[in-house]
Amino acid sequence: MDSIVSFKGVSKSYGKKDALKKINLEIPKGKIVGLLGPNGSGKSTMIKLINGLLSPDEGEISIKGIKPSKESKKIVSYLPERTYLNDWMKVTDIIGFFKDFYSDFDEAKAKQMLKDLSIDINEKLKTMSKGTKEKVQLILVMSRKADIYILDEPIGGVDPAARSYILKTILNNYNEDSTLLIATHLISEIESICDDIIFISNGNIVLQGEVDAIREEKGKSIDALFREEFKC
Ligand SMILES: Nc1ncnc2c1ncn2[C@@H]1O[C@H](COP(=O)(O)OP(=O)(O)OP(=O)(O)O)[C@@H](O)[C@H]1O
Repeated sequence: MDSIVSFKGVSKSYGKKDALKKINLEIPKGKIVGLLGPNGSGKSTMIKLINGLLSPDEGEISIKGIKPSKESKKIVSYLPERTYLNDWMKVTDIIGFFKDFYSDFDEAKAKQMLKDLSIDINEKLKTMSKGTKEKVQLILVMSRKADIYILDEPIGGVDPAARSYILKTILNNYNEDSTLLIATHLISEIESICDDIIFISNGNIVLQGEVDAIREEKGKSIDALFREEFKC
């Protein structure tokens, strides 16, 4: 397997809380990968480590052979769980910001997608609904030509109709050579678009593999398997 992200013996704690416990993981290149786990299982911690927002206590992480750094940010397009954009900014200001910041940003593509969704680029984020703000951010993130897109809960705050549009947007803008890592607990919604899944529980990887192979082996959907694995 050709991998794009590699975790070797990675641990991360917050004080006494062990969020990740000696994780070994290879994320395959050119695939849509679901990072699935219940609340507090360690998904965001993994993603922040890949993005260099946190450092591991032990172990090593590499992205296309390089450590998380300024250099790796050039090849990773990241949608964080919470917005980092200033509310007073208009969409057009944010487009300018992305253009200055990322040489791989495709302005025309972003504007077209915004138009398709009837989002006015002269509107300030402040006056938009939560779901519209999420759509704007996702469009910006998907308008970069990155090696890997990392989306932390991209459909958490939007209604089911918007969710299917968002998933369609993701699929339409995803190029076959790049990798997409989507962290979510809304499994039934994303199961159909994933090639591979990673189940994380309590800081450990408990299952990883191809969706079709897992479905066949276990005789059930990923959603059913998740519900069984993580029964409260
Ligand atoms: N800044 C922090 N300080 C202390 N504990 C933290 C901090 N961030 C995360 N944790 C703890 O680490 C564990 C993993 O959290 P993480 O946010 O990675 O989980 P998650 O799978 O992304 O959860 P969710 O689906 O709820 O976003 C949890 O027990 C959480 O309470």
